[in-house]
Amino acid sequence: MIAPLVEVHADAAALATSVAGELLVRLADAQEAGRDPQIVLTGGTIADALHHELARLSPGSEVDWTRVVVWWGDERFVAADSPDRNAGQARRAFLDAVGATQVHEMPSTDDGADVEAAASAFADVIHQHGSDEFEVVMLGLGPDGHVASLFPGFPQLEVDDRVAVGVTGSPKPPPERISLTFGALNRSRALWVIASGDGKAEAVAAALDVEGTVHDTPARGAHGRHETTYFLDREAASHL
Ligand SMILES: O=C(O)[C@H](O)[C@@H](O)[C@H](O)[C@H](O)COP(=O)(O)O
Repeated sequence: MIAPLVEVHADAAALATSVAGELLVRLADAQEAGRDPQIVLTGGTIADALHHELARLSPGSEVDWTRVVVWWGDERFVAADSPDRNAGQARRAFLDAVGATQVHEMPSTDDGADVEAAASAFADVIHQHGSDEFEVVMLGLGPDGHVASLFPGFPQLEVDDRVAVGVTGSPKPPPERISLTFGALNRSRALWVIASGDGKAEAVAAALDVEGTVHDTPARGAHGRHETTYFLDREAASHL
């Protein structure tokens, strides 16, 4: 496994701007090289800031968003129009503005299945439309070290025979979620963990420590094939 890189920015705003700029460069390069890149988005606070920066910076980039395939690493299993949905957040922040057309939302409770059946239906969608490799997977980091909806001590950390799983009893509300597994997330050229604020400092240090387990700090299980980068602000990096 390749050792993670660490990039530290002054504050959350600088972090969001920088990651957005880097993503646009990667997408433009991939398209230039003839690939239709597939990306994985995340939810949460820093992701929202990043998404707004993507909306602001995209018009000045070479990226053709109709040739970008969009997925999520996890989703809150609630009604499709709930403000809690990661997909709704990203659509409002940038996907509609940049004109992304290949957007694969995870199922919602409107689809009528329970969370496990919904995860399994979504796994079929990935098998149909997913490429062998995601260009960039982006993950927020919880103060407990979770990424996507893979929480410390939860059985989903061990699942290696499915690309998507249902989660119940999530310590971060809402309680029901769908998450990609490490097997799916790690099928990425580049995997980026993005964290801001001193509330994440301990989790960042535990994720990058030489000692530790995935059960204590799930982020330790997330790595890209060619690159794993932790994009941090100074506060999130303060325990390194
Ligand atoms: O659906 C979610 O809640 C997430 O995708 C989750 O994994 C998130 O990215 C982290 O919890 C960080 O979120 P914050 O930036 O809000 O702390």
